[in-house]
Amino acid sequence: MLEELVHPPAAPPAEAARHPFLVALGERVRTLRSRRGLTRKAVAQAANVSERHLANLEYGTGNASILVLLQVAHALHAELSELLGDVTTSSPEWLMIRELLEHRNEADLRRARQALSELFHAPGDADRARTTRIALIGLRGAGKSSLGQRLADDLGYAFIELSREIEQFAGCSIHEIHNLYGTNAYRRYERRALEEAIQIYPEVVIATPGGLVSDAANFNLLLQHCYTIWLQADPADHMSRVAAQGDMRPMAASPEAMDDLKRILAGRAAFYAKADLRFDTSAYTEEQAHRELRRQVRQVIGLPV
Ligand SMILES: Nc1ncnc2c1ncn2[C@@H]1O[C@H](COP(=O)(O)OP(=O)(O)O)[C@@H](O)[C@H]1O
Ligand SMILES: O=C(O)C1=C[C@@H](OP(=O)(O)O)[C@@H](O)[C@H](O)C1
Ligand SMILES: [Mg+2]
Repeated sequence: MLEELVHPPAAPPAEAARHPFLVALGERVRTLRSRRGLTRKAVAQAANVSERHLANLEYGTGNASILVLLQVAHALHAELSELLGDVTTSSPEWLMIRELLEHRNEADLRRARQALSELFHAPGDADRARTTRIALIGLRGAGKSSLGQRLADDLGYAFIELSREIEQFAGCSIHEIHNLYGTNAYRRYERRALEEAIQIYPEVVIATPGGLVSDAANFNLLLQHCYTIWLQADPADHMSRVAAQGDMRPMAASPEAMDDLKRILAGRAAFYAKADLRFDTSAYTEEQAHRELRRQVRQVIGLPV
């Protein structure tokens, strides 16, 4: 058994035939197998694959199916993510942190995230301005731009439309950033614009782009430095408000538009829900929404209402 662990039987094939990802995957399988002290034969049996198949996988020559990988992962008592090289499985510390967090409920995970956030991001600094830096999040038509501007005017704070700042950095429209440079570049511009707004303004209302929550790093940054408010609305209100602005692009161009809108909302709701405050604009007229939002925000900041 030891002999087999130390001297693998099959010779590696020519480099040219091997894809770097498959080579790295094979190395992770071999490393895991050694760590567990298992022979190739034992793993092959437990995974219900031939030893040859497993050897090919370990040397990066075989392109195993996802279900075979799943079987091999189970045979190694590992997660599929560990085989695939997920960064959170890449070191002992990562693996132990994962173990500590595994099977926790959302409330405990939230506490863990906040504790880590404080640990790594100069807590005093992040907290001091946090309630006077107000960020509005939510889907298009929620009222981020309109209610945000009115709130900023009332408080005497700066108002930042983050999408406009992103466009300034990039020197072109949001649409062009996506088309010309791609989503990763867009996220980098978004991060830069957010970092700068946070750095410059201790007192500000920020209307954020509706999709910001889909980037975990940018959303973390927002939650750390801003008092976040999820402006909610019924799907029908989102739709009619956007349509009334004459901008049908993202949601209303097809008959399935309402389904799409509901799907986007459902996909993002769990993230929007991390906001410090939820505010349902559909319960009010725009004027009432402004007054009620103003009242609640003033209460949080400690200003007279
Ligand atoms: N109760 C309400 N709360 C907020 N906005 C409302 C309300 N009723 C109507 N509106 C209108 O809905 C639109 C919201 O759009 P906007 O502020 O641009 O949203 P977002 O910036 O979140 O995409 C505005 O034109 C606003 O006048
Ligand atoms: O919800 C979205 O995916 C988007 C919302 C838009 O921002 P607003 O929500 O500020 O309109 C804009 O960033 C882009 O079209 C994508
Ligand atoms: Mg807007």
